[in-house]
Amino acid sequence: MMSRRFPEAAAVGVGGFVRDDTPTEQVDRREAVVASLAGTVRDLVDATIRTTLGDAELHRIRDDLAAVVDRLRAGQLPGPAGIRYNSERRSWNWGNAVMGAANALAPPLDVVHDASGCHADVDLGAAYEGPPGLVHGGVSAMLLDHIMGETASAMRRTTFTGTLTTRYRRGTPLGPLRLEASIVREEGRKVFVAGSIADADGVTVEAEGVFIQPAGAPAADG
Ligand SMILES: CCCCCCCCCCCCCC(=O)SCCNC(=O)CCNC(=O)[C@H](O)C(C)(C)COP(=O)(O)OP(=O)(O)OC[C@H]1O[C@@H](n2cnc3c(N)ncnc32)[C@H](O)[C@@H]1OP(=O)(O)O
Repeated sequence: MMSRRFPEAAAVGVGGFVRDDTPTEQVDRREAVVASLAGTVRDLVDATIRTTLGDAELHRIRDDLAAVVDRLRAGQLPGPAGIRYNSERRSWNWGNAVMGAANALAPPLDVVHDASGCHADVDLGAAYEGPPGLVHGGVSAMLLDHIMGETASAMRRTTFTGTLTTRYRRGTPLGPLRLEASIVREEGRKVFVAGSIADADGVTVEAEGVFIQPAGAPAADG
């Protein structure tokens, strides 16, 4: 997971950010550990979907895994992970559905911010299937929502998805994909964003969205 600094994190109260004074070095170290654990759980999900082992062996594996869950339950947060930040404005959201370092359900997505917006390369496996061999339409919308939201936020302001419209031009094959998003225009608190998913043969899904800075959020600092 890339290290993230999010200036508006200082505006606690907006978007539910939680101040957490864990030193950055410790956050980085812990993030590597939870990301490694989540990677193995992600492998487990894929292996579970694709297993051809017999029923008795699967029952034994289920019991082994239940014991592992019990070990993890020995120390737990009281609720979801939220978004935390420290005094150095290092922020971390390890539970995020799309790019949370500790979340094995996240593909995960490493979003790159560039001059024109954001892009990300992702490789979707069996866990993201909808139609046979193709990405689930809701997963496509989720990934687009995230990368378009990051584009609207531009690492300097909080925005929420107001409206997201997706056009599925053809099936999106599981495997390597490219996500892209860019800001089309801004009107007051509204940021209009365009996004797409493409495979090696071109765009499979395109989207447009309106992302809104909540009333009361600090103005963008440029
Ligand atoms: C490490 C961490 C880093 C952080 C990561 C950052 C990136 C994270 C990326 C995450 C990505 C994932 C992102 C997620 O998953 S965000 C989660 C999904 N989205 C939500 O839950 C949003 C829920 N809705 C709301 O909170 C409010 O309704 C919002 C904030 C959207 C507007 O409530 P507010 O009270 O502020 O609105 P207003 O009435 O004053 O209207 C203001 C203007 O907006 C126009 N309008 C209003 N509603 C809509 C609408 N639905 N579509 C289009 N336009 C709309 C309205 O006409 C008006 O325009 P105008 O008349 O002025 O022209």
